[in-house]
Amino acid sequence: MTRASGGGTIADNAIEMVNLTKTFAAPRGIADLVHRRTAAGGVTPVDGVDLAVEEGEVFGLLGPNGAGKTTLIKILCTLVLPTAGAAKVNGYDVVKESGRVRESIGLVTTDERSFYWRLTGRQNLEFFGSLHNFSTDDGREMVEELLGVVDLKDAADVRFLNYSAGMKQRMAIARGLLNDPAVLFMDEPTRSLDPGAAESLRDFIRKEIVGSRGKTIFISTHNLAEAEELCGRVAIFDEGKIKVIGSPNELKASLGDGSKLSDVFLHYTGKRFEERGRAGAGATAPGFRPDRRGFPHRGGGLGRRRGGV
Ligand SMILES: Nc1ncnc2c1ncn2[C@@H]1O[C@H](COP(=O)(O)OP(=O)(O)OP(=O)(O)O)[C@@H](O)[C@H]1O
Repeated sequence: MTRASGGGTIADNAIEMVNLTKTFAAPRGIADLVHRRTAAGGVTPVDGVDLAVEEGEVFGLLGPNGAGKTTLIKILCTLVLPTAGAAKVNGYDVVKESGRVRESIGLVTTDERSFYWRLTGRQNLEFFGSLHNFSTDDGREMVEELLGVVDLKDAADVRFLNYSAGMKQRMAIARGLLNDPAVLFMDEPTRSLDPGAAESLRDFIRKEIVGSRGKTIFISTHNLAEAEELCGRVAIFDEGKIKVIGSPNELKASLGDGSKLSDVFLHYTGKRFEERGRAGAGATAPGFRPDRRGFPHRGGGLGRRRGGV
């Protein structure tokens, strides 16, 4: 277990950050515009973060709402520029070599609106595959493989709009794996799932993505069970800062027998950890029912749904 500390140099790890900082300026009001001055206030959701993640690790960033988890992941995925400090992913600088970084990573978010709802699962993956400049044959081959990996072969020709929350999330994982990335970033991958579907997805990530594929995974989560079940090491992250890093067992043991990860959070942040409210988005969309493992599968009635939206 290591306390977060300042300083250090960037070496060759899967992910490295030194003094990484992002400040969003406060929006300027009329008076600020007239007087040509910056507005008072602003937020710093990433505040001097030093961290190294080794190849093959499943690393978790555990923090509450607004801790800055998404902003940190966006910087590492080159979607947001840092204000200060430096970060490398797969040895590439996120600012100076952003193209190389993007080629070598995958990003899984819960933003299902980024898919095309009228297209089928297969068509969606073929479209996103084409953005990676695959040849048509290579792209199709990769899509078929990934449909198998995420267990959506049976539903590949069903429109995305008819997928359950769990199926949509597995599509997001398939999309994140299209370029066979060395590092997969996952921003709260079970955020919109009910507890059963979230457990199934964690099981799937553990067996298929970590176990079989051996990817380095950087996962942000607001869920204690997720951090415990999936992550080799966890950083407790609050108000833009890493408070402590260690394996879930090390962190709990450091507070004595019977301690839980929520106790660790309280100890290092002075705050009670509030689990995110269950969205209850429904593991199962109309026309689908969960199978033995909790994965939704098509039942009767889908054919009677109106297709167009
Ligand atoms: N583009 C932006 N402009 C201004 N402020 C922003 C921007 N993006 C994020 N923030 C602010 O940064 C803070 C951290 O947000 P962020 O989304 O990174 O946190 P988070 O830990 O992912 O939280 P959540 O779990 O609620 O998504 C919040 O106060 C948010 O309002």
